[in-house]
Amino acid sequence: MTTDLLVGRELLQLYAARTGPTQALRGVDVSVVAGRVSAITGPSGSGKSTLLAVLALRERPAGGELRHRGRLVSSLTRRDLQRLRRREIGWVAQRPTHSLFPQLDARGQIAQVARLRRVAVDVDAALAEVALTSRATARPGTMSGGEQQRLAVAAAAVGPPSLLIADEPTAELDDESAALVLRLLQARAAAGSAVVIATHDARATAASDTVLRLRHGVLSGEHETGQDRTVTIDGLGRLQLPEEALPLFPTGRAIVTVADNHIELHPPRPN
Ligand SMILES: Nc1ncnc2c1ncn2[C@@H]1O[C@H](COP(=O)(O)OP(=O)(O)OP(=O)(O)O)[C@@H](O)[C@H]1O
Repeated sequence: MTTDLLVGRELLQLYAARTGPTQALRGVDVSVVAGRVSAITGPSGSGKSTLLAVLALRERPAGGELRHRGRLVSSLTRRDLQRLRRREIGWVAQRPTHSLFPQLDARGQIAQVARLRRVAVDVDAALAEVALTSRATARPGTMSGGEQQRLAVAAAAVGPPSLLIADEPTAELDDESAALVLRLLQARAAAGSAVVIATHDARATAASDTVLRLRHGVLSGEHETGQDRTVTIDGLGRLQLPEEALPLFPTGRAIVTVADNHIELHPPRPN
């Protein structure tokens, strides 16, 4: 069974800019569901980080309505919000160091989050899950970008929190590390967390249950991964493949076989 943890209606967000206000979100309807990994994709500047910050209760939307477990977020006190963020929401910032304690080593990061969330944690297992056993005593400042990112995800996932939000969690990672992080996110969703990520990474969308597309602050589509969906064929016969299909065609070329009532697309055979 799925449950809506967060429901946003007509969400707006504005930022002041020198040229006037920027509308980062322009009426977004969204539901965040426990037990699922939801990916938000879209071009740079489309509002992904803004939407994540609103869903993580780190920014108040300028308009619209957001409910957390049915309660209006605008009615929550600062103290309620702080408590929710600390106890229930795991947050991985686009720059992972922004969600890490600079003075604590990797082991200390995990232990500190467990203290804040009032849960017991097996620190060694949490570090092993993201292949950081050998970096247990390293501080973020001495880690590579990929190590910081894995540590930030592991720390945010302690609990597990009811809501786990990660901005580009695989951006710095090679295939092996990305697979570890994506497995961890899927495992937390299977354990009941609502997981939301913003991503440009086809590896991450392929590992998600739902993909939401943002364009200029507007949600332009939602689909379940691994399911049939309708795409548009333009007047020249061109169609846009779903993002998660793109890694199948790394050369940008495809063999098309036209059958009786369908077509098949295959990557060209290597020479
Ligand atoms: N703090 C801010 N002050 C002013 N403008 C902002 C601020 N944060 C975001 N914006 C603007 O809001 C819009 C949405 O930005 P946002 O960072 O949410 O996009 P994004 O899809 O996450 O982009 P990227 O993929 O590059 O991270 C952009 O036009 C951006 O310039």
